[in-house]
Amino acid sequence: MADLAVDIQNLNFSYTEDAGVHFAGLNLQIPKGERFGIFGPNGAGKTTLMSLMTGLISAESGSIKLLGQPIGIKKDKAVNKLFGFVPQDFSFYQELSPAENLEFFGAWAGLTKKQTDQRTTELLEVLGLQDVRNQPVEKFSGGMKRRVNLAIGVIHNPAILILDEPTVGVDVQTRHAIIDYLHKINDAGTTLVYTSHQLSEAEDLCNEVALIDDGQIIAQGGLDSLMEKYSQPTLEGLFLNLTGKQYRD
Ligand SMILES: Nc1ncnc2c1ncn2[C@@H]1O[C@H](COP(=O)(O)OP(=O)(O)OP(=O)(O)O)[C@@H](O)[C@H]1O
Repeated sequence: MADLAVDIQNLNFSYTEDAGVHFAGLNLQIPKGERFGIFGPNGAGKTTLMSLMTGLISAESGSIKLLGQPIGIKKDKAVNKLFGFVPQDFSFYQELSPAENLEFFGAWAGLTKKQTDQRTTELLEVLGLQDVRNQPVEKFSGGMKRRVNLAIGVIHNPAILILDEPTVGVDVQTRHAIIDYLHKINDAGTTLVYTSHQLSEAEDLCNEVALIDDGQIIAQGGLDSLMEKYSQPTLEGLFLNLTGKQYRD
């Protein structure tokens, strides 16, 4: 369906037969324009699901489509231009400056030099990195590095942005700036697929959520309607109610 940003049908995946997360016949549909949160305890399979969605790893069977196009591992596939990915681990060259990193990743995403320069100026301005645009990233604070990581994920103005814990380890100012920026690009049409352990932050960002545990979706729906359904005033309460209180690591 053209109105789905993400369409996962009957997905089967496991790392090995007896270790790691198993997805058995997983289905997940995310409509275009959503701010969609994927939540679950440590080891639930959130990062694995994002790696499958972005073609970093391949499913054993089933299908994953982004805006109607099957995801694949080939670098030149048109579907790869439809999404941006902001991974949990920093994905840039530490010894390069933000401008140099964006130049590299802009070219990698297929932008012309002029397009990359324009996007670099816009993004460094909006993410508060203009003053350090030519300094090596390795000297930056954690918050600045997170903002560089985000700028790289959106350099090509993707229709879908997939973010794996984009605010881990940042201060309140950077958290606020990142969430604010994500709202802005969502207002302009970008679908967001996001995961975080910061559930209060997720409440500020997401309008629809899926809770996953042990490779299975155990609840999915609008944030407000799920909280009402399970009589929980917060996402944290909902999370504990559905996944229990025992440690998972
Ligand atoms: N490359 C791998 N090989 C084998 N097992 C793996 C691999 N990567 C992850 N796993 C295992 O698969 C399970 C799911 O991991 P994943 O990182 O997807 O969980 P997560 O929900 O993102 O967890 P967290 O909240 O801790 O980031 C875990 O048990 C993890 O140890």
